[in-house]
Amino acid sequence: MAPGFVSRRLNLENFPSVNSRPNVILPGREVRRADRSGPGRGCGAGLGSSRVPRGPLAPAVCTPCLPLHHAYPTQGMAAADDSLLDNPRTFSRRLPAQASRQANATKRKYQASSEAPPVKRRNETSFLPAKKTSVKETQRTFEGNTQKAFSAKKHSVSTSDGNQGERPCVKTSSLFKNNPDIPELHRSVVKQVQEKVFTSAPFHELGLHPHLVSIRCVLFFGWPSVQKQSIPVLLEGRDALVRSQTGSGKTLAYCIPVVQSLQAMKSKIQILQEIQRLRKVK
Ligand SMILES: Nc1ncnc2c1ncn2[C@@H]1O[C@H](COP(=O)(O)OP(=O)(O)OP(=O)(O)O)[C@@H](O)[C@H]1O
Repeated sequence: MAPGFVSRRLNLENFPSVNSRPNVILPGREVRRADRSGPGRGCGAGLGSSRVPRGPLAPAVCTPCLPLHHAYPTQGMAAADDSLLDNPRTFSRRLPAQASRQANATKRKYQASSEAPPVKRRNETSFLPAKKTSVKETQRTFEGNTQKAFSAKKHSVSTSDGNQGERPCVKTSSLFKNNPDIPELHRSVVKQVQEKVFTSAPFHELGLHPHLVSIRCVLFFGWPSVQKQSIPVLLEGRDALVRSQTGSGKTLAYCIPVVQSLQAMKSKIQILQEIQRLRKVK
């Protein structure tokens, strides 16, 4: 730390509130000499070795150089803090408004009772992980409010013959974890449909355009049965609702009829050219 900075921060000659006190003797050079003893020795140590008396007046000397204490905390500074508490009036003159209010509160507390301040009570549950705490609190609150013995994992249900039995609770969302009235849904058993995906029927039977046939829309292991059933219907211009398992070829089942109908269309330009050709022939 630069010596110039220290002398600038510790020169208290411009502080009339300090220098007006007759028993506070702190020339700037005294503090500068103390600071030369080492960077780890703050004003507290310097004050102890100088002719400035220690005790209640020491904080008045130390307060303008608080940044130094924060940078180099020493034992002398701890002693100064104790004396600050002993003499909050002196402390309040040199610290900002917030520290002043704190010192006044400490003073009032000590004046009210000569005992030491009570030790801050620690809430042990606050040190637990948040999840554990919330589960404990939830269970305790639930038991206290409803007077019901409820377990999140098991609850009793009445069966059809009237017996009360316990069964493990179905895993549900955490939103409904503590809801004992989860309704039982009776779902019908879904039968798996076994369908033949490919057929061995020839592709050219459909009467498709030669371009489409040349694409050879037939897999080496057969032609998709969904296409065999749906393409003829769609080529007739009828509607079809197709349901088949994924990857069975539904896309081409509607695309092939679309392309087939597009290729069967003749453009208007071609029609006009045909008409002109016929007129010339006549
Ligand atoms: N006639 C065919 N000839 C050759 N390959 C085909 C034929 N039909 C379908 N495929 C191929 O089979 C694969 C699956 O077809 P597609 O994706 O059309 O099935 P999908 O039933 O529409 O699937 P999804 O249900 O996921 O939509 C594709 O790679 C497609 O190219």
